[in-house]
Amino acid sequence: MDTVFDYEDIQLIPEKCIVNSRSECDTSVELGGRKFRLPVVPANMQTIIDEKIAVYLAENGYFYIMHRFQPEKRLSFVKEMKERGLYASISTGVKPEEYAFIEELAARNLEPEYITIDIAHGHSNAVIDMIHHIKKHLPETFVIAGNVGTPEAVRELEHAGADATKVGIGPGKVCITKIKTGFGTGGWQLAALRWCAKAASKPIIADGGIRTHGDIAKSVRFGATMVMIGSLFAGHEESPGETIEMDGKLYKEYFGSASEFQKGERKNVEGKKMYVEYRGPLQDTLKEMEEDLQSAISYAGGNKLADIRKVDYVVVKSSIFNGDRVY
Ligand SMILES: NC(=O)C1=CN([C@@H]2O[C@H](COP(=O)(O)OP(=O)(O)OC[C@H]3O[C@@H](n4cnc5c(N)ncnc54)[C@H](OP(=O)(O)O)[C@@H]3O)[C@@H](O)[C@H]2O)C=CC1
Ligand SMILES: Nc1nc2c(ncn2[C@@H]2O[C@H](COP(=O)(O)O)[C@@H](O)[C@H]2O)c(=O)[nH]1
Repeated sequence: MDTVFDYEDIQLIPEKCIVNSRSECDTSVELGGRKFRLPVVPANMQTIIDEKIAVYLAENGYFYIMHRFQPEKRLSFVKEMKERGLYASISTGVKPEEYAFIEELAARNLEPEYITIDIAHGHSNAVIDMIHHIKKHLPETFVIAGNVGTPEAVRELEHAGADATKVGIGPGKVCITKIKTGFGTGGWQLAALRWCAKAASKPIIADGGIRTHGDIAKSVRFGATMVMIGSLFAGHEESPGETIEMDGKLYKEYFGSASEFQKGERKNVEGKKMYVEYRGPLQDTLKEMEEDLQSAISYAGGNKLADIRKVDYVVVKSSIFNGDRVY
């Protein structure tokens, strides 16, 4: 294992600018045969995305992954997206009933364009078997498998047929896996991403630990095709989490998918709940992310996302904020 570092330990080094305006920089990315406006996907969590947000994102050229925590709604969700002429992107687990669900989708000729296998410890035969099952019954579906944190896991899931792998065990804002188990990529997610990306032959989605828009550019630099984000998307007007008022300020609820609030019981809890500051409409954040990423591309001396991959970097060991708050 090389030197480890995380997002705040790194600064990317600027190259000579080749554009006259940041608006010339193209932030779009291709995944699974579709082009998306940003290399960013809101986390497939119940306080982050719902059907309405999924429709908004699909209609406006963004990637989305619907969560799997209301399993009874998934079939009609796929049907409705298809009726609207939109792509369908859903999540599944690995329990026996999920096998039947995949077969039902196939029997009804409702093949989602994207399925994400969403479990905590994705380097497992349970995920490999599910990849095989989806590929057998829904051969055209683009399969994202995770989560993992090692090159061995990336290679094994790719070999099993995954079209992309999701990297990140424990870096999430509402994650307590690192504390409760001692395992994961929490605290060195960016280095883990680099380690995994070197082994990957297919796209990688970096998942968890993004705290600033600059972290998106850093993820791209270290090999991510797409970046999954929870906490930065939790505070919007449209976010499904409950809105509360405290001392005259608005906050939105954000809880982990392995928290007792999601599970309804305190068993194998690896997530917590928090409240994030209310931050207005989702579209404003998406616009700001696009502008910030356009700016990042210009600092990379390029005019497209892939140009960020070429820049050099330095390890600054947590000093970039100089004690300042981020926002
Ligand atoms: N990215 C991350 O760092 C993490 C994300 N999560 C999120 O929480 C949600 C719930 O995850 P998860 O508990 O996996 O989903 P499920 O509760 O659906 O569990 C999936 C299956 O995997 C088994 N399982 C879960 N964890 C392990 C493990 N460590 N070793 C062996 N088997 C295991 C479960 O059995 P059993 O429960 O009986 O063990 C179950 O059969 C997901 O959305 C996931 O993304 C959770 C933790 C970490
Ligand atoms: N260990 C846990 N990780 C979780 C849980 N619920 C979600 N997640 C992961 O976090 C990211 C989002 O991270 P953020 O830093 O952007 O907020 C999400 O995509 C999952 O991979 C959980 O209960 N425990």
